[in-house]
Formats: sequence, C-alpha cells, structure tokens
Amino acid sequence: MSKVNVSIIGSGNWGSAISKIVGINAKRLTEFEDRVYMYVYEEIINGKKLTEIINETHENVKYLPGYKLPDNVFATSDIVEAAKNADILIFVLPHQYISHIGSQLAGLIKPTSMALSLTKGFEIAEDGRIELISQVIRRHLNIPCAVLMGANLATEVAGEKFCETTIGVKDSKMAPILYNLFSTPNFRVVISDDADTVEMCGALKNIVATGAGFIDGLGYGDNTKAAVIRLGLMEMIKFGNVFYPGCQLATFFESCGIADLVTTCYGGRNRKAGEVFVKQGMSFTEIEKNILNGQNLQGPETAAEVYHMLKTKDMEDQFPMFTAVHKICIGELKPDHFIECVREHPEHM
Ligand SMILES: NC(=O)C1=CN([C@@H]2O[C@H](COP(=O)(O)OP(=O)(O)OC[C@H]3O[C@@H](n4cnc5c(N)ncnc54)[C@H](O)[C@@H]3O)[C@@H](O)[C@H]2O)C=CC1
Ligand SMILES: O=C(CO)COP(=O)(O)O
Repeated sequence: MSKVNVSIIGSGNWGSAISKIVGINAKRLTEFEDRVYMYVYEEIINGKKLTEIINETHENVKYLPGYKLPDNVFATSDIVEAAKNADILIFVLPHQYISHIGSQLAGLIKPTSMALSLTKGFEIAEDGRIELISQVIRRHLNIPCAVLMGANLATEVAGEKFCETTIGVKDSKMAPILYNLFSTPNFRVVISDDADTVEMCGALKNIVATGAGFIDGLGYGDNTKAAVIRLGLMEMIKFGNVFYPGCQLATFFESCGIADLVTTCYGGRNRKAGEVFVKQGMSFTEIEKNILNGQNLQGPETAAEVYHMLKTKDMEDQFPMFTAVHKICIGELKPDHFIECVREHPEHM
C-alpha cells in the first residue's frame, strides 16, 4: 500500500511548532511518507532565504527561534510543490491569507486528498454572512476538511509541555489517521464530531482574549479578567446556538472551548496586543511589526468579521462584548468603555 504524504501549508509560530509533532510522527509511523513538505512564505533574513535557513539549520529563526524542527520537514516557498502530492494538507496560515492560497491551489491538488485546518478565524462571504475557514478551504479545493483547535500556545507545544487538543471531524473515517498523525504523550488528542463548534470556538476566543488584554491594560485584576472570560464564554455559547444550530454544549468544555479561552486570555498574543494597545496607544499593525516580529494577530480582524455579520442582522446588542472589542479596536470607542460593557452585560440582568 502506498504511504500517506503529508504537507503543512504555513510556517509561522504554530505552523513551525506543529511541524515538530507531524515530522516526528510521520517518520515514526510506517503508514506515512517520511518527508513532510512545509510551505514557507519566503522572506529574506540577514541576506538569506528563510527556506534555506530552515532546510540547513532546521530552525525557523524568525517565527519559532530556539527550537529544532525534525530534519524530514522540508521547507519550500513553492506552494504547488508543497501541496501537489499531499494526501493530507494541514492548513496553518493566519486566516487573512487562506483564501488567496486556496485559490492558488484550486485544481492542482490530489482530488482524493483531505484537509485539516489549524487556522483560527472566519472570512466574510459574499452574502455578508461569515464562513468558517474549513468552509473556505472546501469551497476552493472541493475536498473534505477537518479542524484541530485547542489550548495550544505554540512555544509551549514546541517545548513539549503537556496539553490537550480537539480534532473536529464530520466524517468519522478521517479520524484515525489524523489521530495517529498528531498524538504524542504531550499532545493529547480528543476527537469530536461537532466540528463546526470546535472551529467556531477557536475563532471567537481570540476576540475575548483581545478584551482580556484591554482589561490588563486598564489595570484591572484577575477577578475582572475571570468575569471577561465567563461573559465571553456565554457570548460564544450564544453565538453557537444562534448561528450553528445543533451545536453541542459539551464541546465548549473540550480543549477547543474553555481551555483555549483561558490560556489565550493569560498567555496569548491577542491578550498581549490588547494590553499594549491600551497602555502604549500603538496600532495593531505596529504591534504586529514592532512587538510580535511579524506574527499576525487574529483577534481584531475576527472581531471585525463577527461585527459585520451582527450588524447585518441587527444583533449587536445581543453580543455586547464582541461588539465592544471591535469598536475599541477601530477607535470608535475608548478602551475604558470595555469595563462598562462588562459591568452592564445582559448576562447580569
Ligand atoms: N501561535 C500560536 O500559539 C497558535 C496559533 N494558532 C493559529 O494558527 C494560525 C497561524 O498562526 P501562526 O502560525 O501563529 O502564524 P504567525 O502569526 O506566527 O506568523 C505569520 C505567518 O504568516 C506568513 N505570511 C505573511 N504574509 C503572508 C502572505 N501574504 N501569504 C501567506 N503567508 C504569509 C508569515 O510568513 C508567517 O509564517 C492562526 O490562525 C492562529 O490563530 C492556533 C493555535 C496556536
Ligand atoms: O490560539 C492560541 C492558543 O491556543 C494562540 O493564541 P494567540 O494567537 O493569542 O497567541
């Protein structure tokens, strides 16, 4: 039987960290081809191509410095070379770039392949509604797409500190191979068939984490942040009930739900950016460039996408925290409005 080819599309902080797990498991398990392709958006670092640096030193010096990647992970800036022979395509680009890459790959991949999205975010569809990233991938590539979301800060995963994750998969036939590809003693995979809720949680928690950062920037304490996390979770559950009928409450108690919400509200980049935005008055673009060394925030854009849909449906009042985060991000409201939003939240009425 021919071996399963795996490609990773994306090589940022999370893409590089996950390439450690995928690379090691692909080499260890006989069902997978050893070589794992990794698509790298080319950059020049100190006069040298990032792809060359990764292939020679096995380190992504820009997005995951200090961690060695397995030597069977092969970096290429040619998206078609990376994807054309893959049986499993792992998408782990910031959500801003998914559609562009998807359109470049349309018609050029194996029609029998499957996708897995690790990307957290949404995209605004033509009818004004929001699309899950897995839907965007399916739309471009016409293949099934599962998702992997969880409390998985990339540097901790790269450091092999124990965590859990959730794979959301609608077609149960896809589950065993994905489970095998990702499971390690320090990366505990739980399979869920409630895939849309798994994915929705991963996107929405970045909005709440941006708000948690505002709270830190405003000088409030852990009790206030706990209130933000709780109210944020209530809005996430409501969002699921309204927009994803059939979504299961139990999914919010998996790693993709409450656990990812907590870890991001304490240790994530979106939290940090929210704090810096309030304290130093920097724009999010400046924060990405000057503080995050080119890493991309998902929270402010996701808040804009969600707001766009809520406004279209005249439902802003029902999701006051999501709405306030967006309005603060774009400067329409001052950051200290956020505490009023928390204080007057309809969950208290
Ligand atoms: N970093 C983390 O701890 C985690 C991130 N995620 C999710 O993973 C996804 C990817 O995030 P990261 O790997 O952290 O990326 P990142 O934010 O660290 O890096 C940005 C990446 O985008 C690439 N890029 C820049 N311009 C591009 C373009 N025009 N086209 C294509 N690529 C371009 C850069 O080369 C770089 O690889 C996001 O949706 C994020 O929410 C999920 C779990 C953990
Ligand atoms: O999704 C994450 C952890 O699971 C990472 O969150 P940040 O993008 O806020 O760092």
